[in-house]
Amino acid sequence: NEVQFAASNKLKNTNYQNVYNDIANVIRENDEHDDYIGSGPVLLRLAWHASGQFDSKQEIKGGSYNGTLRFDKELSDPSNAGLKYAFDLLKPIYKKYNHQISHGDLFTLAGVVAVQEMGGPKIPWRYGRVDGDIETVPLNGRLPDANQNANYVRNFFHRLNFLEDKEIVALIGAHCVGKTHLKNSGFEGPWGAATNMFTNEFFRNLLTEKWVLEKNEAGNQQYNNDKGYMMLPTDMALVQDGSFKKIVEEFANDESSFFKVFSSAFNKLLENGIKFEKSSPVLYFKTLDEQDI
Ligand code: HEM
Ligand SMILES: N=C(N)c1ccncc1
Repeated sequence: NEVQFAASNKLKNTNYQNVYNDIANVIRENDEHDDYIGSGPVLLRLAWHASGQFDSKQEIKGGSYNGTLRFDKELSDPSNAGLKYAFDLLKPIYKKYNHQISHGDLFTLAGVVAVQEMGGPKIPWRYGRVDGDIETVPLNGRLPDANQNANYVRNFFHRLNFLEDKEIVALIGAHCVGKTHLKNSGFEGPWGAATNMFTNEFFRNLLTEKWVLEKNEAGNQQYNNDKGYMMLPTDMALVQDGSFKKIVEEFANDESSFFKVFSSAFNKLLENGIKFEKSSPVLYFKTLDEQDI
């Protein structure tokens, strides 16, 4: 009867634009977060981490369906350091809709809002995820390690059923927004250059900046340049591997190509492992600007 409960309590399609707008307003109201980078990047990371622990080979498969990132058991995974702030931003919205939206739908919708409100591509989205209980929480440690090379990155995303290099490169292009924080991940920077605009700049920087591998205060190796930008080892892997590098060059020269691949890959990430009802509509949302709000 859980499915009936979900079906009977689903918002009508039109109301999801209201939820979108509520999340977008939370981003606008919290623009001072992280030295005025704002809350878009951390909400985007929340949606990615709520979905990226998927592993179809495990008994507890993970993915966004059960909304398990709401449990401390998962939120306390060291990979999720810093995401409690993002979850706390969404709690009042969850309360407002009074169980008419699941945590899985809320977390993934927040990622769609973050990308679109930061000027990124439209992301198609479907509702219908149903909150699972604590037994559905996947084991910690399924999110990727930033200290690794191109083969690691490729194998990691193969686990998430991203078999094309284009999808993998596009998804990591989300590092065009936000920054790393030593206390969260043991990586620091960029300093000052972090953005909240979703563009192909990450790919242009990878190709044009001069990167120097240095040990940071946490003892981790990261790439720094003379403008205070930084790249993770897994970011740099995208120009160390021949096939990845060709795609970085394509996306650096053609932002619309990056946007097209990112849109479908991000949708796939948010829906990994979920069988939506045939009837469940694919929704597209207007930005606040498009609604003159
Ligand atoms: C090889 C795969 C990836 C690795 C190893 C990785 C690693 C990291 C690390 C270490 C941080 C810094 C966290 C902190 O210190 O606060 C970070 C931030 C971020 N990641 Fe990734 N990431 C990966 C893929 C992705 C993907 C697929 C997305 C989204 C589609 C994403 C979105 C973000 C965003 C938006 C931030 C900035 C968060 C903020 O500013 O608070 N990342 N990532
Ligand atoms: N390479 C970066 N500047 C980066 C930005 C955001 N998150 C991770 C890395």
